[in-house]
Amino acid sequence: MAAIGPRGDGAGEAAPLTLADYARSARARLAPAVWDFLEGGAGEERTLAANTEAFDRYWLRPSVLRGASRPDTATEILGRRWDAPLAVAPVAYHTLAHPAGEAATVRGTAAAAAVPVVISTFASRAVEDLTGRGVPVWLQVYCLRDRAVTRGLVERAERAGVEALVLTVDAPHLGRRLRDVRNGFRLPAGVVPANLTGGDGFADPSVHAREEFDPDLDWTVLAWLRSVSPLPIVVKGVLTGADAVLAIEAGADAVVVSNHGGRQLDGVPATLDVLPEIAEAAAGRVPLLLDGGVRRGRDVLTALALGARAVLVGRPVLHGLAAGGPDGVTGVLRILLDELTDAMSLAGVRALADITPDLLRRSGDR
Ligand SMILES: Cc1cc2nc3c(=O)[nH]c(=O)nc-3n(C[C@H](O)[C@H](O)[C@H](O)COP(=O)(O)O)c2cc1C
Ligand SMILES: CCCCCCC(=O)C(=O)O
Repeated sequence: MAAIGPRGDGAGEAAPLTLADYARSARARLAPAVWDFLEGGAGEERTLAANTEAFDRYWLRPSVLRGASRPDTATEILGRRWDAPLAVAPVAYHTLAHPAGEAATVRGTAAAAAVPVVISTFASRAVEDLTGRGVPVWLQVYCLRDRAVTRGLVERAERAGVEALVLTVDAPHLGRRLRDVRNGFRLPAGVVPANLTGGDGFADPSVHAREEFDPDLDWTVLAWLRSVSPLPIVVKGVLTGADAVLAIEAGADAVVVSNHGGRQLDGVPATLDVLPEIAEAAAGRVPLLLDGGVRRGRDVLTALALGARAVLVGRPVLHGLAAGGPDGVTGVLRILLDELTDAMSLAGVRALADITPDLLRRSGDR
């Protein structure tokens, strides 16, 4: 097994100006096997690469003389005002990146903007220590074979003040992450799911998921979750218009267009590339969120122009956390916000409602 522990202190680095700077800084600090777990995708990582490449196929078509010097990035989703169309995607085990884990992520997010933090079923800090700290906290739900454990987690989260449930539907088991197989990746001692009771054998996430995840879910799981909790249900992991319709018919309050950051089925398309099909099928009935490959403020603008109401950001938040703890998370989110505001202003967009497909030109299109 590869050694896991801090590598270097990153001293002497220039202040990060982009999310890529944060990624470099995080890589210098993390043990290679931890970096690979956080960064890697499934199979040949074609989908992982496609997620970022898809954004580069779009060009922006600015409108001039629009008086857009102070763009308004605020939005409202599921009855809550968000300072910006951004949220922190659920990522397991933030203590891999920083000892304070999700507590640091929540603190760092709150210092940047009032936007939701979605904590994973496999969060490594207690949910009670994460809520009531200036940002909405949502809980990502993996429906386990033992429904009593899932129910206990949801009820605990609700009592703690979690505001929505994000049901992940693309993971009957974990995808084949070859970097982790080659590294013999195991979670370091002490990195455990803080909100799940009982059991051990957490160390190999892939084996653990095979044992614990319910691999035979169907759309009735939404009715079950609804019977357990009154919280809004967001379905995460939809990649076709047909599945978006099924999610809405099954009672989803919102849908996340996601391929799990390229970590599940390698060879599925980039999320940005399937967004128009899903937006057409959903026809405005529920808000659509998107994640996968968002690395610049203008990527947010692109996703919104193709039908998303907001985006979630996964790995970059962990890069910020590894690079600088809560301050690093604040830094990552502020860069994204600053870049978004800058892009809106330069493109002549005063508010998110002004963003339409006309804002974009796809490479190769006339
Ligand atoms: C290290 C890691 C752990 C993740 N853990 C979870 C998880 O516990 N639950 C989940 O639904 N998605 C999980 N995801 C997927 C993210 O929620 C999200 O879909 C993806 O990271 C978005 O892509 P991005 O990293 O390019 O922003 C994880 C992603 C990474 C990189
Ligand atoms: C049984 C632990 C599983 C953690 C899985 C986290 C995840 O979704 C990922 O993509 O990794």
